[in-house]
Amino acid sequence: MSALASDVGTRTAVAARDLVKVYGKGDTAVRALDGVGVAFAAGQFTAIMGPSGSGKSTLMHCLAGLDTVDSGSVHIGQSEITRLSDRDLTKLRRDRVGFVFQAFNLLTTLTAEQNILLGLELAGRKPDQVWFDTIVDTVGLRDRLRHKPTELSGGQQQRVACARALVSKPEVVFADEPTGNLDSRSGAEVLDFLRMSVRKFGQTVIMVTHDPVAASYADRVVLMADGHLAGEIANPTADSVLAALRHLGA
Ligand SMILES: Nc1ncnc2c1ncn2[C@@H]1O[C@H](COP(=O)(O)OP(=O)(O)OP(=O)(O)O)[C@@H](O)[C@H]1O
Repeated sequence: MSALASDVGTRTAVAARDLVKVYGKGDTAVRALDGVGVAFAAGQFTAIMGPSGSGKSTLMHCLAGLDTVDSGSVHIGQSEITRLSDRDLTKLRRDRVGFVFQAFNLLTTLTAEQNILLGLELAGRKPDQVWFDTIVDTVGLRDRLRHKPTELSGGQQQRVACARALVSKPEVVFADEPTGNLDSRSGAEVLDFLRMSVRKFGQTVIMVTHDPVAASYADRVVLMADGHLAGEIANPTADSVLAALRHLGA
C-alpha cells in the first residue's frame, strides 16, 4: 500500500468554508458562489455536478487556487490557500496539485514522456522511476512515450495528461470535464484510470462533469445549484445522479 493509501478516510484533503465569489458589480453582479462549505476526504473520488451556471467550475477554480475568492477560506491539507501570496500559490499548485483539463493542454513540441515529466523538471525534482513506470503501465502508454501529441488519439492524449497530473504524487488531482472531448470508450478508459488511481494508489480526485455516467465512477457526488450546495449522493449510479439532476431542474 502506498503512503497515500494509508491516509484513506483519516484526513481531509481539501476543505472550503463559507466561500463567496461574485463576478461583476452592481446590477450585473453574479454570486457564482454564495456561501459554499464542503470538505473532500483524502483517498476519495468526488464528482461536482449541477445545472449549467450553478457554479461548478467557479468552485473548482477556487478550490484549486486558480481563482481568488471574495470571502471564505480554502484549505489544501494544512495550508490555507486563500491566504497565500501569488508566488506561494504558484508553488503550491506546482508541487502539491495535479490538473486534468477538458482540452488536454499538452505541449505539442514535446513527446508524451517529456510532457509527463515537464512539471517535475520545472520544479527541479527528480522523477521516482518506479512510480513513473507504474503510472505509464497503468494508463497503457508504454509504447507511446516517444510520440508527440499530434500522433496520439484524444483518449491517449488525455491519458498522458492524467499521467502528468499524477507523476508528482500530488495531494489532490482536479479534473475539469476530463471526458468532455472524448468518445464514450476513451472517456471510460480515462475514468477507469482516475478511479484506479484512487482505489489502488490512494489518490484524491475532484472532478467537474456534466455526464451522469462519468459521475457514477466517483465515490460521492456533490450537487450545486445557484451557487449553493444542493445535496450529495454517496456511491452514485448514473440513474441516481440523473434523478437528482432532474430534481434540480438541470
Ligand atoms: N469570468 C466571469 N465573469 C462573469 N460571470 C461569470 C464568470 N465566470 C462565471 N460567471 C458566472 O458565474 C456563474 C457560475 O458559472 P460557472 O462557470 O461556475 O458555472 P458552471 O456550473 O460551471 O456552468 P457550466 O456547467 O455551464 O460550465 C454563471 O452565472 C456564470 O455566468
